[in-house]
This record gives sequence, structure tokens and C-alpha cells, in this order.
Amino acid sequence: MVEFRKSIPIGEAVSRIMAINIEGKSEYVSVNESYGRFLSEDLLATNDVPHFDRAPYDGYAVRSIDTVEANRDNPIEFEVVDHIGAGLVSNKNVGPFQAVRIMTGAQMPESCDCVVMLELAKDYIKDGKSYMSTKRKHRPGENVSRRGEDARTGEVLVEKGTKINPGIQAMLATFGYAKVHVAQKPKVGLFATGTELLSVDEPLQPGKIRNSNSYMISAQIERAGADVLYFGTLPDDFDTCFTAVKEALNKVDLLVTTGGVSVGDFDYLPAIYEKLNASVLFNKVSMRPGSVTTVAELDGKILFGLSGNPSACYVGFELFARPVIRKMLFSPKPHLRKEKAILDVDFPKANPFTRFVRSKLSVSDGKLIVTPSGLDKSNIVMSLAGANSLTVLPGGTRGFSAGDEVAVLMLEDHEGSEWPW
Ligand SMILES: Nc1nc2c(c(=O)[nH]1)N[C@H]1C(S)=C(S)[C@@H](COP(=O)(O)OP(=O)(O)OC[C@H]3O[C@@H](n4cnc5c(N)ncnc54)[C@H](O)[C@@H]3O)O[C@H]1N2
Ligand code: MOO
Repeated sequence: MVEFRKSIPIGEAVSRIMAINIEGKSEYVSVNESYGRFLSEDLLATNDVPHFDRAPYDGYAVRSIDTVEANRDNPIEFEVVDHIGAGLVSNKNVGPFQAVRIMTGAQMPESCDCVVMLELAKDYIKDGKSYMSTKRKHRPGENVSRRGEDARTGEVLVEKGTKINPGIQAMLATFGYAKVHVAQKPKVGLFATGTELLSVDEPLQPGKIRNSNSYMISAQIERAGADVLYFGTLPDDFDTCFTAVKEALNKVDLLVTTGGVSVGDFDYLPAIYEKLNASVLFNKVSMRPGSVTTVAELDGKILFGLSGNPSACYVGFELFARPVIRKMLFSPKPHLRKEKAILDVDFPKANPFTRFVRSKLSVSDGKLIVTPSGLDKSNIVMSLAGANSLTVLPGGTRGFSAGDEVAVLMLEDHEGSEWPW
């Protein structure tokens, strides 16, 4: 007798998972190791940037008031009293019609309020002294990079939960964060179940296939920002699977398995959850692919029983496991980014279930266009490589036509452009 399963809408399934009280933890790592990690605290400016007025050009620092009379027919002469490069500070008190030759990045002398660029100055020696002259009137503050123009002390510059990119790396160094608080990477355990599974280096045998889900899901776990603890493959044997899952749970924050969740004679995951006394959040979702996805919770750990069918497995991970990982990484928006796009092909057949079609999103004439990246069946592997998105086709009584506007979930990878742009 096949057990009865009550199918729930995808939104309800996601809500049940996200309602589990599971929190991320923080750790303190060197800035050298922080690229690609997620901030576990807001990033604050610890000083003004720049923290002194400075020259943004090579030139002469002068008092703007001394240039008021300068014009094409009336060059104004300045005595050059000092010469500084970036990193040096002039201690000269610059008086009327005096100048400091200053290089880009150097701190402005106290009494100067503008910089005459080298290109607008003529320099010469007279009676053994250095002079320069300019024919250009300068405004107060002209060619000066002001203290605090880039950032002000105490400003929140980047919010908690943001992935550290090269620009944030620059900020961290700018503010002297030799170490930074980031989210600990959740440890996600992974098993692939199935007696039919061969390893990547084995030759094909009758009735057997190579295990591709482990490699796919490992990459998805890493793309989401977590660490993988790969426990290998398991045969379709209840006792072996039960012991392996039970032991693995002690070592991980989340556990992903692929295969063995349907109603077949060797689909043991549902029975394993029962014997573990885990509370099953759902075991059927009104979606394709991934309808058999079964998710349970035990002692604050979530067990994701993903389908063995590769496309169903892929979609199940992105919709159900990824947001939990991102939540543990403090992301305020843990779900896949949603955009609207124009469908490029017809889906004439109505389907009672919401479909997540592996698809390729591209921009054409300023519009987002989406087209399937291959065959739309749950056992398909090949459509995944070219997929940068999942097209959402809500279940209902009608099909969809080319030109319809649809929701698209983005999978984060962006293709480059041809040259020239
Ligand atoms: N009578 C019914 N049969 C099936 C139902 C149903 O409702 N009633 N659901 C179908 C749907 S939908 C799906 S999806 C599959 C899901 O089955 P399982 O998740 O239990 O997965 P398995 O049976 O173990 O495997 C399915 C398929 O995927 C291949 N596979 C498994 N593991 C891997 C791997 N690591 N790498 C690559 N391929 C893998 C496996 O060989 C099977 O071909 O059930 C339907 N049946
Ligand atoms: O769960 Mo199956 O993947 O609906 O296709």
C-alpha cells in the first residue's frame, strides 16, 4: 500500500522551513580570508576618509585669495617655499603669494585652500629661488579633496549579511579592520543514496549510472556560501542508511540527501525520518520538478530529502535549502532574486502544478527575455549547465504563450559580453 501524502503549495513549504528557529553564528577572521564571506555585523566607518584635506592633483597649494587678480594678461607670481609628496606633511606657514609644490595624495598645508595644477602653472628660478606663476583665478576649495568626502566616522557603509566583494575588502583595509566579524559557514552534510550509483571514475555497467548529484549539490552548497561535508554514497538499504544519517547528524548543521524519497520499495528516507523521531515539515509539494521533496527537522537541524532525479534535486536545493543557508549567513534577503521577463516560447499545456523551468535569461533590446535551457523533465541533467535562472509557471488551467510576462528566479551566474560592447 502506497502511503498517502498531502501535497502543499510551494509558498507554504518555504514558510514552514523558514519558520524553523535556526540561527547563524559569527566568527572573527583575518581580512586576508574574508573575501566571499558574509558580514555578521554592519560595517562602520571608524574614521573620516580621507582623514585630512589632500591634493587630488600634482600642482601647487596656494591661498585662493591670492589668485583673484589672475587672468590671461596678468600672471600672478608665487614663491615656492616647500615641496611635498604623498605621505609627507609640510610644516611651513604659507603666507601671501607663497606656494607649496604638492603631489597627488599629499596633505594640504594649513593655510592653503586650492591647488593650481602643474599644467596651469609655469615654474622658474629667479635669484636662486623657486617661483611659479598662474594665469587662472582659483575658487576656495578648488582641486582639494576634502576630509570626509568619501566617508564620515560612524556611518554604516555596508549592512550585516552582505557578501564581501573586492570593494568591501578595500573598505575593510581603509578602516583598519585587520580582522572582521563574518558568519560561520554552515556545515552541510551530503549523502547520495542509490544502489545504482557508480563513482565518477568507474566504467558504465548495465543498469547503473554515475553519481552526478553529489557533484552538483556540493557546488550548489558552496555557491550558497556553506561548507560541504561529503559522506559519500549509500546503497538502498534501510539499516545502512539509518545509521549513516543518524551519525552524520552529529557533525553537521544541515543534512542534504538525494534520492530515496518517493514511494518506491527502496525509498527509505521517509521511514528513516520516522525512526529518528524527526518532525516532517512536508513530504509532497505542488510543484514540478521536485514534488517528492521531503523536509524534516530534528533538534534544530534540518534534513532536506531531495529527489534523486537531477533536475528535481537541483530545483529543490535552490528553493528550500539555499534560503536556510543564506539565513544562517545573516542575509536579509535569503531567497533567489526574482525578476520579471518575457517568455520566448509557448508552453501550451496547462499544468495543475507550479513549474520551475530551468532557463536562460538574457537581455535583448533592453528587455529581459527567458527561454528554456533544455528539456523540461525532472530526470534531465543537460538542461542544468546552461541554466542561469528558473522560470516560474504557476499551476492552473491555462498554458503560457511566447510574449507572456513571467517571474524568473536568478541563479547568480552572469555571462560575459562580446567585444566591442
Ligand atoms: N509511483 C510513483 N513513482 C514515482 C513518483 C510518484 O509520485 N509515484 N514520483 C516520481 C517523481 S516526481 C520523482 S522526482 C522520482 C523521485 O524519486 P526519488 O527522489 O525517490 O529518487 P530515486 O528513486 O532514488 O531516483 C530517481 C532517479 O534519479 C536517479 N538518481 C538518483 N540518485 C542520483 C544521483 N546521485 N546522481 C544521478 N542520478 C541519480 C535514479 O537513478 C533515478 O533514475 O520518483 C518518481 N516516481
Ligand atoms: O518530484 Mo518529481 O521531480 O516532481 O519530478
